[in-house]
Amino acid sequence: MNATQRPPAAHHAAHAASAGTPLRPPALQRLGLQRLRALPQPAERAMHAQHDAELEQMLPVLGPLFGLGMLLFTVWDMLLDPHLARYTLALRALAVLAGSAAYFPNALRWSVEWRCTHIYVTHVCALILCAFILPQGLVYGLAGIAACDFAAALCTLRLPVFARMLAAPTVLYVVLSAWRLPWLLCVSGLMQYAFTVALATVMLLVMRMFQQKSFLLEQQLLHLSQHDSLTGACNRRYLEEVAERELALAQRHGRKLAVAMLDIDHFKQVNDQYGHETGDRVLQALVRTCQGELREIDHFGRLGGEEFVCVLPETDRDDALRCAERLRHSLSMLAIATPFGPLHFTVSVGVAVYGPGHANWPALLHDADLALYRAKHDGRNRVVLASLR
Ligand SMILES: Nc1nc2c(ncn2[C@@H]2O[C@H](COP(=O)(O)OP(=O)(O)OP(=O)(O)O)[C@@H](O)[C@H]2O)c(=O)[nH]1
Repeated sequence: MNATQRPPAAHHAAHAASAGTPLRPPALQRLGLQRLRALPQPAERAMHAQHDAELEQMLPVLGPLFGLGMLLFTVWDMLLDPHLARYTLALRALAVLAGSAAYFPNALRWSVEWRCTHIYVTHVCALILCAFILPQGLVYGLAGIAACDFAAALCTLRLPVFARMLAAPTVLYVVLSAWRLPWLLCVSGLMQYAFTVALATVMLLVMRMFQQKSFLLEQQLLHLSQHDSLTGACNRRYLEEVAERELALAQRHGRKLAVAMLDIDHFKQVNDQYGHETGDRVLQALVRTCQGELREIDHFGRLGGEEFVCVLPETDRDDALRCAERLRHSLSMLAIATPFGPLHFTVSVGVAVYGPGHANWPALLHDADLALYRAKHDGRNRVVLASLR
């Protein structure tokens, strides 16, 4: 199966959902929360990559803001104990200094999730230590400490990463509370803390559900905008986009590139004799067959009507001719079932190989088109190579 034939991640997910795979727990289904389960692996990876890229962009702003908020807490420290406030300010400044390396991507070569973890752990641990230093700080500061859980939930869609971020601050808070507070205050503080963690976890799961929904929708829209609705092949606009990319690679790195342009012979007669619906099925069968014959790295698209194009990267003249001949032969062997018996059809193919004379994609396509015209002119059902530029 090649790249164009493979359904997009969204389709995998939609298929898995419609097939009622065992991935969907009935309890979640009853609650309407079936999207809490993971998407298929490739879609899940792509969704997290998208989330990480957005976070990467926001971190240089959100990181320093978090640090600034940390320092501003000193005002509260001064209200509690002006004498101790100078020590807590020093501690907060130290934490901001230690965490600030992770605010910006170039300073550390860590992934964005590890940078978030680093910022969160340094800052929140300092917050807890300050609360411990101040009289009754662990009681008065509980709301601020617990609210940080929500900041952690905003940083990731992955539960293990969320747990990793919270682990060290939670252990520190539990140990210091047990040490400093009377047992009743300690237990009530821990219960409030646990409640906030639970709320932040629910928030993360709900955000993840929305993210999955919008990601799947985005993938479906992308697929619709790039593919022909009748045959599923790449549409003209998307094909031009990938062809320009392949041509740029060929020009820059001296790679080989070939193009094969296919046109069904006497397709008008097929429509006239068998009807448009059969004509459509011929087009669909052609696309299925070509996609099955081509490699993963090839691109196959519909230019319009009954005209198709294969973009063949890393392919020289001989390989391109062999590939075009194989397609022509496979298509001529197809039999489309109709009420009047099996329908056979043939194609003519024009092949052009990239050379220094091809300044852009239209120039290369134009040569393939000329070769196709010669194939038609010479009697159809054949492959013709364009003269080299
Ligand atoms: N069924 C169907 N027919 C289409 C579609 N798009 C274009 N066509 C038909 O394709 C036919 C193209 O006919 P022509 O351009 O005359 O070419 P041809 O009959 O294949 O003749 P040669 O290319 O010279 O061999 C027309 O009858 C169009 O109506 C489509 O999406 N579905």
